[in-house]
Amino acid sequence: MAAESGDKWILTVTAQTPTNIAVIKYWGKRHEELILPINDSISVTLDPDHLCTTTSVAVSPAFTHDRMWLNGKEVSLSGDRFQNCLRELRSRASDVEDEKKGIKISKKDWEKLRLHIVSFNNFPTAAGLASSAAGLACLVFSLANLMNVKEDHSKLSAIARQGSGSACRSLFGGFAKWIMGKEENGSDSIAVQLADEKHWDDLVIIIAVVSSRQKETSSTSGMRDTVETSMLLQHRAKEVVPKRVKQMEEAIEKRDFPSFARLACADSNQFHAVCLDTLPPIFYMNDTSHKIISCVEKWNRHEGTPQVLFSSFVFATVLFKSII
Ligand SMILES: Nc1ncnc2c1ncn2[C@@H]1O[C@H](COP(=O)(O)OP(=O)(O)OP(=O)(O)O)[C@@H](O)[C@H]1O
Ligand SMILES: C[C@@](O)(CCOP(=O)(O)OP(=O)(O)O)CC(=O)O
Repeated sequence: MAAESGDKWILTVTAQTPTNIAVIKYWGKRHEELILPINDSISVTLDPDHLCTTTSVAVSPAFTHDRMWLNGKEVSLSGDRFQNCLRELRSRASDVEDEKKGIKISKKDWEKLRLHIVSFNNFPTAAGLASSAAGLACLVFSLANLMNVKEDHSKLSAIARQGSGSACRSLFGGFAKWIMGKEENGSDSIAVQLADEKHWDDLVIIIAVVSSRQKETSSTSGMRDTVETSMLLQHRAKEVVPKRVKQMEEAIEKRDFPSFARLACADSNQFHAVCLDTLPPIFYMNDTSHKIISCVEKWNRHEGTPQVLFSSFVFATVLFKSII
């Protein structure tokens, strides 16, 4: 068997991963199972003490099945998304040796050894606050550490992407870009870091949760409907986003808040416009979201230049302000 120290040993790794807020949004896939997007996207990763996931993963010869507990309740790991991530990680696992505990696991043992996963989100799950982004990034990161997967963060991002698209960006702190890629197998659809967390550390982020209701349309099914029915989406993906991504990269590099704000607000509005252009239309904003957006617009008009920006997604509107 795997270890040389009998059947009693257990090896664990714990990791923490924050969620990320897209300022150029991912909406629409060109491949459902591999989770390949129709446009590049850019996000800001929150500090770990904000919305984050903590995941502990364990391996032991005593385990008979792969099992997972999410927020204290056992959940099924049988879904394609979890299975794809586990398969990708197992195929890249390496030898692991813990001399103190007398544990030795060889590369080929990982196919047979079963895993236990315990994960907690410190914010509502499946409520439109991107729990899948933090959750799947943390799952892939902690398992990659446990299994001694010798890949850089971008390669790991291609695995996290297969768990949930937006998760690939959460493997990086600061600002991250998910490059849509061109390859059919998705090998070049990866996230890269644009700037680290210190680059723009006077950026303040406020998350206004405008509803605690479970959302009616999941991002996965919502974007599928948009791809099938919206004509505006093609215009967005082909004509609008490529230019906007370049401008956003420049704004981030120069810490140019007015440009950053104009681009993020315009992109948030266009995301909601394609949702409305979907059949049946998807409504992710409510009256409170609309009021927050009007306040931000009035404030910025009064100041003459953008002081605050909003980026609205599902049931939350995120405000950014530069404090210099
Ligand atoms: N900590 C976690 N570990 C592993 N998987 C998780 C974790 N948290 C959430 N998930 C997975 O993500 C699913 C929720 O994703 P979903 O896209 O529906 O909601 P969301 O990410 O909170 O919202 P949105 O994507 O609309 O912002 C959960 O049902 C679960 O499968
Ligand atoms: C509006 C978004 O937050 C949508 C996120 O969608 P998901 O990444 O949750 O969708 P799947 O890939 O189907 O899991 C925009 C974004 O984060 O870029």
